[in-house]
Amino acid sequence: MVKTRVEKLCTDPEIYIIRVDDDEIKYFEAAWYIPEGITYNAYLVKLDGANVLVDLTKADYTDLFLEELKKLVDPKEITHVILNHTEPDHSGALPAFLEANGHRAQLIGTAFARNLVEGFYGKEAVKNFKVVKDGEELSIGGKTFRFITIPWVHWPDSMITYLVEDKIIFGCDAGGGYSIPETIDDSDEEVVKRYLPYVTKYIVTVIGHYHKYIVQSINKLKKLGIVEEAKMILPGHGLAWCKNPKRIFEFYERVGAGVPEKDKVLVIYDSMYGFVERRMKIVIDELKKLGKKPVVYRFTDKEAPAVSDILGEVPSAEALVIGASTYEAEIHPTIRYALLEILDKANYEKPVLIVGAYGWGGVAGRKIETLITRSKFDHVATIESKGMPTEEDEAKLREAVRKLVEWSS
Ligand SMILES: Cc1cc2nc3c(=O)[nH]c(=O)nc-3n(C[C@H](O)[C@H](O)[C@H](O)COP(=O)(O)O)c2cc1C
Repeated sequence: MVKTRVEKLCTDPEIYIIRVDDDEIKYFEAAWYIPEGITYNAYLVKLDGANVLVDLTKADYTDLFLEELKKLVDPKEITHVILNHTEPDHSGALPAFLEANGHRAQLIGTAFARNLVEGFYGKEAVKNFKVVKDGEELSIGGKTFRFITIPWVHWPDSMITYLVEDKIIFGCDAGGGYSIPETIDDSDEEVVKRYLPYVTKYIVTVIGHYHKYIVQSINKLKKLGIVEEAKMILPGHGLAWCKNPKRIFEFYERVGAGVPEKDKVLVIYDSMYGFVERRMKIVIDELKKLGKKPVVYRFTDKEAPAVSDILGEVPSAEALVIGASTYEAEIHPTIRYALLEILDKANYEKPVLIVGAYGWGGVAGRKIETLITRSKFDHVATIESKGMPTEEDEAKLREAVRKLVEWSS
């Protein structure tokens, strides 16, 4: 059941988180399988003579959200709504909020955000919209709010809001992650450890297509000095970072850059009747002999891993092995889909070994090779052969694994 959690994060200034814990969602953006769920975080900043709402929630949970908001403040007394990013998981409740607010509040966002809000919710919604430029500051309720654009993290409208005097960053998608953490903030290390893999999965599936902009944007924020001095980083999903705020942006930077974990090799394959699998067992055996730690995802007649989980493994892999059978003169459909998503969302400079099996005329290996050579990945070798692997095939596979390992070290 979807629930809300509200907590006061600090008293001076008075900041509340209104977190909607969505455990009913199955596919984020109708694409990414997230049985772990997600939270939508909005923040209320109560100041002298002003009440500022930072982002909202998804349309489905408008009533839950307004109910909690009303316990903190009369919605009519909200003077400003900051829209760091207008994707409807953060802005869906806007029309109902504006009704409850009597259209009194000024909306604040980038020019892109204004355009998107008008497109989603009509002209009425942007009647009182203040467009802010990169670096612009507004004085609200005795505090300075600075707006810094971070285009493509995750949409062209994206910005962060920096509460200057208190050194607090409201990041919206920047700094977010999947799952419904047990705690509101990062004070429990066990919770953080369990949460971080969901951050990687979120980054790759949601912002992965633009991952170079993650690195660029965090560099921009670092140069402004605000990552180093931040006392809190409050994102639109997942944990609020109050204990060690810069940790989350450093983590984002590493995922954006694809920094590998030592010895991790991601192995992905399909196997209908076990012929590709026989080859992959040889590959995995050789990887282990060479001290590598293979992380294996396989599509068989008994299991089908979520592509969203596979995507989450790519940034921290040193190297990849992709195994596929030829299926109707194509790459097997499961690997074809997984591979296309990897190339779109997790396109990193990492070495790849391709392994193929076929019945009468193999094309899967060659087709994967064409896709890999056109991407940022480095093609190490393609070992493709017919039916049951022979001793000669085994020798070639072991040799190719050695080449892959050398490449990545
Ligand atoms: C539905 C289906 C379509 C196939 N299409 C082709 C094909 O177009 N060309 C080919 O050489 N082999 C084809 N094969 C044979 C497989 O590629 C071959 O048996 C391979 O060894 C399968 O490995 P696996 O059992 O690990 O999936 C097809 C097999 C199936 C079941």
